[in-house]
Amino acid sequence: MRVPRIIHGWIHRSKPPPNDFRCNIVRGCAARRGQLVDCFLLTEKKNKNLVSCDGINSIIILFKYQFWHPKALFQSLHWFAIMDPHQLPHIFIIAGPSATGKSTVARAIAESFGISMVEGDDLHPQENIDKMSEGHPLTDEDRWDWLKAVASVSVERASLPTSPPSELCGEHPGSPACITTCSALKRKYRNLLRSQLPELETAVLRFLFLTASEEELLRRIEERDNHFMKKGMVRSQIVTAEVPNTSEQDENCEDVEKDCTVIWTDNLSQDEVVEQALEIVKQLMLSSTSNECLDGEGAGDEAFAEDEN
Ligand SMILES: Nc1ncnc2c1ncn2[C@@H]1O[C@H](COP(=O)(O)OP(=O)(O)OP(=O)(O)O)[C@@H](O)[C@H]1O
Ligand SMILES: O=C(O)[C@H](O)[C@@H](O)[C@H](O)[C@H](O)CO
Repeated sequence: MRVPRIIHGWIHRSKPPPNDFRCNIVRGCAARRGQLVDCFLLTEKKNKNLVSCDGINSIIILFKYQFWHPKALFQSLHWFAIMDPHQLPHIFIIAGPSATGKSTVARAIAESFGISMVEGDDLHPQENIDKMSEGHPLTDEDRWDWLKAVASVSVERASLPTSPPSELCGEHPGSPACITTCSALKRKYRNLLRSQLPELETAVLRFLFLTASEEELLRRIEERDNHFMKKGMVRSQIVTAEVPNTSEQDENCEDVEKDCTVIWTDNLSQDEVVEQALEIVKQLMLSSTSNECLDGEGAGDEAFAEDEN
């Protein structure tokens, strides 16, 4: 399934609508910048399906078109085709420094949930692999095109149908999804991935960032055979890594990355990490709409008022 992009008239409102606000809306859910959000199709006020907005914490108005406008109708039909949260594509990026267990975890998730896996290392150009094999850390410049390739292949794979077990999707057919390994060490790399996924307006993106101490990574790399990444690279991986800030206390700080979950793997066995990761992915795939409203460009309250009239 290729997901249609939603386009017209995004208006964003970060505060709850007034309690007495009533309009003609159809409630659904969608993804906006990789996060699942409640959304509403605003239609003409005259229509009989008036719904109260009481209790709604956030609102995204999809269209300023009147509902009968053929273009709007056509688009809204598309839109409703993907409104079911179980149908939104999910992209899970397993991130973190070398030897934190990304491939191990991703393989287990892909297998358990019947979703496709993208091995980020396979997308490095040969020069990057050669460079790392010779013990030289990559630079930002070396990573840029690789990150773009990771994004584009992930989107493509996330469009493929999946056959997850019924516990994951109940009677629903299950979201198309993809699990990708990609170090995404720095915040700006994660931002690049976020921004490189235009389809994320209609997909859910999550990072699962694995990390461990330098000693533990050295130990794992020493035990691992046949890998281009050798011990000498661990230091630079640790120094480069910017572990995402996911603290709830810092919720309103600019640097918080709400779409990330961090797992410190030092004191966890491989199986325990896999178990935690499976649970996180399962919860995300099962979660329905979140009432979180994202900051965005949008006209805000005034535009809302304009629609109200
Ligand atoms: N939690 C863990 N405890 C102990 N060993 C682990 C753990 N997770 C993974 N390993 C082992 O560490 C090694 C590295 O794991 P893996 O290849 O999955 O990491 P990676 O992050 O994908 O590495 P790279 O990015 O370098 O390809 C493997 O030998 C794996 O069996
Ligand atoms: O950004 C990077 O420095 C690289 O992606 C590395 O992290 C390796 O590709 C990976 O970890 C394999 O060992």
